Parts: sequence; C-alpha cells; structure tokens
Amino acid sequence: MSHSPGDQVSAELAQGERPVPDIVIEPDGDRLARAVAEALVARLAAAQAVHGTASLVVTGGGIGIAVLERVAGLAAEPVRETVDWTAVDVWWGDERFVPGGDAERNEKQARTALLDVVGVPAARVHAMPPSDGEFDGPDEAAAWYAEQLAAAATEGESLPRFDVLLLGMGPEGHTASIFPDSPAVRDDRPVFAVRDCPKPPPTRVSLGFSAINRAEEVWMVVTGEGKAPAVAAALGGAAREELPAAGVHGRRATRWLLDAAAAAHLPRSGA
Ligand SMILES: O=C1O[C@H](COP(=O)(O)O)[C@@H](O)[C@H](O)[C@H]1O
Repeated sequence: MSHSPGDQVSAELAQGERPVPDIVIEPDGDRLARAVAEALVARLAAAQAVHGTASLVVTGGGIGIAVLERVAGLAAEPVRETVDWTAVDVWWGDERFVPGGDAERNEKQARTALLDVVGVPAARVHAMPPSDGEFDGPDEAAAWYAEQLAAAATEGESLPRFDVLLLGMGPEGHTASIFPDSPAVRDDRPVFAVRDCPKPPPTRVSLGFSAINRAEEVWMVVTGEGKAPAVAAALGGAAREELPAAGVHGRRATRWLLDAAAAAHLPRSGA
C-alpha cells in the first residue's frame, strides 16, 4: 500500500498469466489525480523512448477527466518529464452515443481537459462516433470503431498496442460501459453497442473485456466512499458478470489507483 503510482511494475508475464493488481492509495481525489497524472506522463514518455510513439486509452467520468486536466497542468510546467503530444495516439474505452457537441460526450470532455490543450494531432485522436455523424445507430458506430482498431493493429495482433488504458468504475461496479448482468459482460467482441444502460445516457459504445485486457497496463482510477464496497469486492475476486470491474487486467500490469475513501473497505495489509 505504500507504492506510488510511478513505481515500476511487473516483468514480462507468460501468455495468459494475469498480473497481480498493484494497489496505490492517495489521501484524497486531488492528490490522486495529480499522482496518476505524474505517473501517466512518465509512462507515456517511457513508451515513446522505446517505440517512438505512445498509445493511451482514456475514460470518461469525474476522476478520469480530472486526471487529464492534471496532465494538461503538468505539460505547462517547466522541467517536467516530457511527452511529445504529437506522437500520442488516443483511443476511448467507452463513449456515450449522443450528438458530437453534447457535454456528455467523453470525447468532448477529454478534448477540453487535455487533447486540445496540448495539441494532439487530429489524426491521432481516435474518437468513437457521435449519434449525429455518419452512422445511423450504435451498432454501425461500434463496427466502424472495430475497423479502426484493426487497421491500427500491431503486427501479429488484432489490436493496436495500448500502453496505458485508463478506466473508472461506477458504484455498482460498471467499467467502461460494461454494466453488471448486462449482455456486454458476455460479449467477446472488442467493441460493441450498449443499450439500456442504468446510468444515463442509455445508449453507448464500449470496448469489451477482450480489448481492454490486451492493454499493456490497465489503470483503474476510483474515488469516493460510495465505491468502497465495489472496490473491495472487485479486488476480493467477484465474478465479472456481477461486477465488471473485477474482470479487467493488463498484460503487464493492473493498477488500482484509489483515494482513501474508495479504499476504506479493503482489508488492512498485515491484518
Ligand atoms: O458513465 C461512465 O461512468 C464511469 C465512471 O464514472 P464516474 O464519474 O463515476 O467516475 C466512467 O469510467 C465511464 O467512462 C463513463 O462513461
């Protein structure tokens, strides 16, 4: 529990092996957002040092967008580990299928918080389609996004490399737009339409477990006491059908980045 978000994590794992989740707890949401932002900048810079580019999957939600705002703040500070934002590909874990200008769009929020601030080139911003674009419905939008993912796939893989995939979690354990006991929990496709979501807006597009769990690192960022029971259940081994956040992991690392309130129901280490 004494880890910091910037710690180096896990070595190469055997095929199919899941990394043990790494849990980081910060005192409050503000400090969590800043710590995650610093770790994210370091991780993207490290990816660029190896690959020339970095690939980030962003999430919506309160803390997800707060992290992006903090990253934008760091980018403005001198003498920081630098990310070349012209060489970062940005993807989405989920999106609300609403008109492009709607404030509910995860894309719009991420653009305002970070992407437009640091100048990620349009060609590297891989947004999920809005409801007023060229696609009649969320199924067509999801099928198009699946094509974009496949077209950007690295050699020998069906998906692009995702260096860090950020996720949030709802109090009932939904993550991306995979809601408990919904068809999405049993959908093997990398991306699909989601309907009748209990949390509005009801129609969305989401990555599924098969895409999320191909990311190099999955970072689940959660704040607030209302989510503490779901955090404890997810890390305690709940079934992913009942608590989707329990079913996500990275290939090399799975990190649960929590504020103290969200961590309140975890067993104390050494207890
Ligand atoms: O609807 C959504 O909710 C989750 C969690 O959001 P939060 O505000 O409770 O943190 C988010 O991760 C997801 O991207 C979003 O579409």
